[in-house]
Amino acid sequence: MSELEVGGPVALIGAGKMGGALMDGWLALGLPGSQLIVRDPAAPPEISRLIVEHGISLNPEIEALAARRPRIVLLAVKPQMFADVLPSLKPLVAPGTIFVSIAAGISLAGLEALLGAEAEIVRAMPNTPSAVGRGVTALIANAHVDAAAKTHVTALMSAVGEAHWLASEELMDAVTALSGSGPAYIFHMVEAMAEAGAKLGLEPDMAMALARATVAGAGEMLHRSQLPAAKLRQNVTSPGGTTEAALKVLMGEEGLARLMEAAMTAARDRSRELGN
Ligand SMILES: NC(=O)C1=CN([C@@H]2O[C@H](COP(=O)(O)OP(=O)(O)OC[C@H]3O[C@@H](n4cnc5c(N)ncnc54)[C@H](O)[C@@H]3O)[C@@H](O)[C@H]2O)C=CC1
Ligand SMILES: O=C(O)[C@@H]1CCC=N1
Repeated sequence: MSELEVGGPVALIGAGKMGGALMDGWLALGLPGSQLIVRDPAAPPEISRLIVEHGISLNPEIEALAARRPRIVLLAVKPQMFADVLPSLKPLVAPGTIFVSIAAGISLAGLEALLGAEAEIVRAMPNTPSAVGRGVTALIANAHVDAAAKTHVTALMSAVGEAHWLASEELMDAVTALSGSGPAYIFHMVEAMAEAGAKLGLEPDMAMALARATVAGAGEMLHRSQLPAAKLRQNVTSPGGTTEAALKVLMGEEGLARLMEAAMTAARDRSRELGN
């Protein structure tokens, strides 16, 4: 990825778990450290190491940052901090600077209220697999974001995975519940499978190794194959065999689909609350 494709420097405000995952992904894909500027008073150690390694400008004064004319300012602090942090970033508001917020819940109108109605703003919902170039991000823009700006934001986010523009902002809460939080559901499934394996008599370390490799392998098949998930599932399920016995439990009335709907509804509702 070169400066040209993104249109100018990228400023990252908050380099924690998600901001750091994005930064990691961009650097791995060739964004030069000279094109990144980070503001974070307490970045985690592994991110601080990357900042030093790549000679990334850290915590410049706001005036110095404004003078660099960042093309994209990516807002990656906790949603609860937006009201404190965003007003201090107002000096960065300028034609041609796009603010990209990845905060769960905070609406375009809420962001405009904090940055000014003239600000060019995109709401994005990425996920942490962006760190390994396998993220997925949903996007929605306010009225000031033109086609060239959308192209640059798409380039930045699709550098670390897939990027999809949404038809309506309302969908962002559902996206947050599905793909934003989703990696955690899968990691928890690994924990649950390993725990169950240990209860069935496997050494805990062996159970975890098998669970991790199984989920990673299944994920890779989903990535590489054009087949629907249902077909991949059917290919494992021998009639009258072991998988069928397990799926009778998982796909029963009180099974995973119902549990997932309840879990994702809770995430969707929390996303709505965070915006209030
Ligand atoms: N963790 C995830 O999987 C995802 C998180 N998000 C969103 O990303 C945002 C950040 O979440 P996480 O990375 O999980 O949180 P985090 O707590 O890991 O990162 C937040 C970072 O902001 C920094 N920070 C605090 N005050 C600051 C300030 N005044 N200026 C600049 N930086 C400051 C903190 O030091 C920390 O490194 C949230 O808005 C969340 O909704 C979105 C998608 C996925
Ligand atoms: O848990 C959260 O609120 C953030 C948003 C999506 C994933 N992590």
